[in-house]
Amino acid sequence: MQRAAQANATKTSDPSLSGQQLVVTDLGWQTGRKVILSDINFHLKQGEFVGLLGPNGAGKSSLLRCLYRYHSPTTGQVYYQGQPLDTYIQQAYAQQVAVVLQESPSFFNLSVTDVVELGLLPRTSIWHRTSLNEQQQVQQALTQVAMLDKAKQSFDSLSGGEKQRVLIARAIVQQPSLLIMDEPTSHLDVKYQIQIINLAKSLGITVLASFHDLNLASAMCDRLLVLSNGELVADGAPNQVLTQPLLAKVFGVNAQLQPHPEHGSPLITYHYRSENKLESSAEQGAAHD
Ligand SMILES: Nc1ncnc2c1ncn2[C@@H]1O[C@H](COP(=O)(O)OP(=O)(O)OP(=O)(O)O)[C@@H](O)[C@H]1O
Repeated sequence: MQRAAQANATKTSDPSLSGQQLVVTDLGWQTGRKVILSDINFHLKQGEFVGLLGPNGAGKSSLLRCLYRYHSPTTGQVYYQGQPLDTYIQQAYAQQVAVVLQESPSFFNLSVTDVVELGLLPRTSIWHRTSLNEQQQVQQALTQVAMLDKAKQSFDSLSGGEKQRVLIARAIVQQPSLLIMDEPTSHLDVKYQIQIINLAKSLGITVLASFHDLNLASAMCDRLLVLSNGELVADGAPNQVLTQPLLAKVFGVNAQLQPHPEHGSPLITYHYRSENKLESSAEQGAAHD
């Protein structure tokens, strides 16, 4: 990995890390005295599409922030392409990793095109004049997210879902090898939820995305990670992870699961009037463990 070499740091020699794009070992993060994440261990292989699940406050955004270097882990280490994250030069890491966040920043009247062009920055500089080829890349990305017709509109005037799609176009233009998305579908209607996730999958790069919609994650992800109270409690294929006991214990819901008729991963049907059955369902699950 040439750009990583530019970071002027020694790669780890641990053989268990070789071949993994991202490796997280014993990661913990705390703010003040409050421990938010502890003992997190997992890895991402090249090209995997991995969903990060967990109830509100479980620590999903905090973990993603550690991975895109907004937070420094308090304990443990993150390796990207075998090299500790904290040894990367910021720009070298930005060339590799694109981030799409749940809350859209204000771009102070920049047009949609201007915002997508910001995706070129990690590979160029602010003084750089956009070439014809780059303009075509921007147009292509806007076409992929069905936003070309709003290319000249001010970004701040877009709807929440439109903004999200433009930010994904910016990430496409960045040409990352890892895409981190924090609730990328939270503002999207159901058609665009499916389209945007399919689009992210079609890029062929590694994606780690947090979700609240468990059925969407089940349908679209190769692997799921589940956080609960800042700890990783499950890591595996959707049909290994999404079980009645886990849904009861981690998410506090009573649900039935069956293979989805189209893709075969679990289809979850929630029980809306059965809070009183929750405990017995969790107990049942424990009995099956
Ligand atoms: N900078 C901070 N200072 C204090 N507490 C924080 C900070 N950042 C996160 N937390 C706390 O850490 C916990 C996890 O927050 P985080 O946003 O990571 O959860 P989440 O799983 O992404 O939640 P949600 O699904 O609601 O977005 C929460 O209790 C939150 O209040």
